[in-house]
Amino acid sequence: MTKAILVLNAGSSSLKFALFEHEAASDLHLMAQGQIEGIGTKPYFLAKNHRKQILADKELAISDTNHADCLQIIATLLRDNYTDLKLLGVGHRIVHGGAHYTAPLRLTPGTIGALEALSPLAPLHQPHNLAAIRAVADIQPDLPQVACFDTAFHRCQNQINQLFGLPYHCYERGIRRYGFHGLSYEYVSSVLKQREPEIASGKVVIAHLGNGASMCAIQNGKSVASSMGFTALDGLMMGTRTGNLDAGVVLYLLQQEKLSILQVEELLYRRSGLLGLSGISSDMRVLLESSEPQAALAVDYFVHRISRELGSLAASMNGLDALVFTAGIGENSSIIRQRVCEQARWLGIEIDTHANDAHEFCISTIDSPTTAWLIPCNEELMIARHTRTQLGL
Ligand SMILES: Nc1ncnc2c1ncn2[C@@H]1O[C@H](COP(=O)(O)OP(=O)(O)O)[C@@H](O)[C@H]1O
Ligand SMILES: CC(=O)OP(=O)(O)O
Ligand SMILES: [Mg+2]
Repeated sequence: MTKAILVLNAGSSSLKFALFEHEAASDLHLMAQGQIEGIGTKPYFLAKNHRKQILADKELAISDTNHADCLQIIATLLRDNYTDLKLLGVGHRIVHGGAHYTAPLRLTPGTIGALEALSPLAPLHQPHNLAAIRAVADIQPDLPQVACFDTAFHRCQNQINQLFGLPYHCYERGIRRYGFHGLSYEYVSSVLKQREPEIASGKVVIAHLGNGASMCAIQNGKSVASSMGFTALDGLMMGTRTGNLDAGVVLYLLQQEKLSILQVEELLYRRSGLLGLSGISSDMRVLLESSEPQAALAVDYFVHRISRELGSLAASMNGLDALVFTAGIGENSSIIRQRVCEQARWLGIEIDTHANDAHEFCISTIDSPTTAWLIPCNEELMIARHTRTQLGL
C-alpha cells in the first residue's frame, strides 16, 4: 500500500493535480501530475506518471468544461491507475484567505464556511476551490484536508504596501491589498535560494504570467509588494481580467451606461484582458500566432503593463537585482520574456537571446548588471509540503 498526498489546484482556467508518495523522513516523491487546462474554452486533459508516461492526453468534450466535472475525471483517472493507494490527506490551493488566514491550516466545516464568505473577492477561483473540498468530503468525510492560501505569503508586507487611499476604516474592515499567487512566489523563491543564494538575498521581482498574472517584489525571500490587490483583478492585464483600472470607470458603467452589477463583474473578470482587447482569444499562444492587428495590440498592452509594474515594484524596493519569469506564459513564451527584458534595459537587464530561446535557467548575459531567470512554477509541491507539515507527517 502506497501512502500518498493528493494536491488540487483550481486556477481560473485550469484544474491541476499532483499525487505525491509520502515516506517518513524522506522528501515527497511525485507519482503523477496533470491538468485540465482551457476550462471554459477548449478543455484539454494531460496527465503523466512519475516516469513521464502518459496517463491521459485528450481534448475533452465541451460538456466537461466546468471544474466539478473535471474533478470527477481526475478522480476516475487516479482510481483506475492507482489501486493500491492510501491517501493521507488532500492539500488545496485556496486563493483568498482574507486578513484572518495567514498560514496553511487543516480544514473544518467552520473554516470552510468562513472561506465561503471570501468568494465575492475571488469569484473565478474561491468557489472552485471550495467545491473541490466539498467534493472530497462527500467521497471520504474522514480524509484530512488542508488549505494553503495564495494570500498568505504577502502578509509580511509593511502596512504602506497593503493600503489603498481610502478612509482608514476601510483598511480596518479588511479592504486591503492582499496579493495573490503566493504559493507560486514561495516556491520560486525557494528554488532561487537553493540555486542562487546570493541573488535570492537581494531585490527580486517575480513575474507570474499565466492566465491569471501578477508580479511580486521580494527582498531576502520576503514579499514586499504585489501588483495584485484586494481581489485578483488588479495589476497586470490577464487572460480575461482587466488588471489595474481607474475605479471611476466602474462608476461610469453603473451610473451612465446602466450596466447591472453582474454585467460589470462579467465584463471585468471574464470579458476583458487579452480576450477583450483582441476580440480573439484569452490564450497567449493563439494571439502570438495571429496576424490580426487587434491580437498584436493586446500583446503590446500586456507587455506594456508588465513594464510599468516592474518599474513600480523596483521602486518599492529602491532597486532591482533580478527578474524571474514563471507560470504558463512566463515559462513557455520566449518572445514575451524577450520583449519584457528589452523594455527593462533601463533597469540594467541585458537578455541573452540564445539562452532565452533555449528556455535556460539564466536568461541574461554574463555581464548583465541585473540578472533575469526562468523558474518553472510548482505550486503543487509547495502545497504538498505545507499539507505534510499541517498533518504532522
Ligand atoms: N507556449 C506558450 N506560449 C505562450 N503562452 C503560453 C504557452 N503555453 C501556455 N501559455 C499560456 O499560459 C496560460 C496558462 O497559464 P497557467 O499558469 O497554466 O494558467 P492558470 O492561471 O489557469 O493557472 C494560457 O492561457 C496560455 O496563454
Ligand atoms: C490568483 C489567480 O489569478 O490565479 P490563477 O493565475 O491560477 O488564475
Ligand atoms: Mg495558476
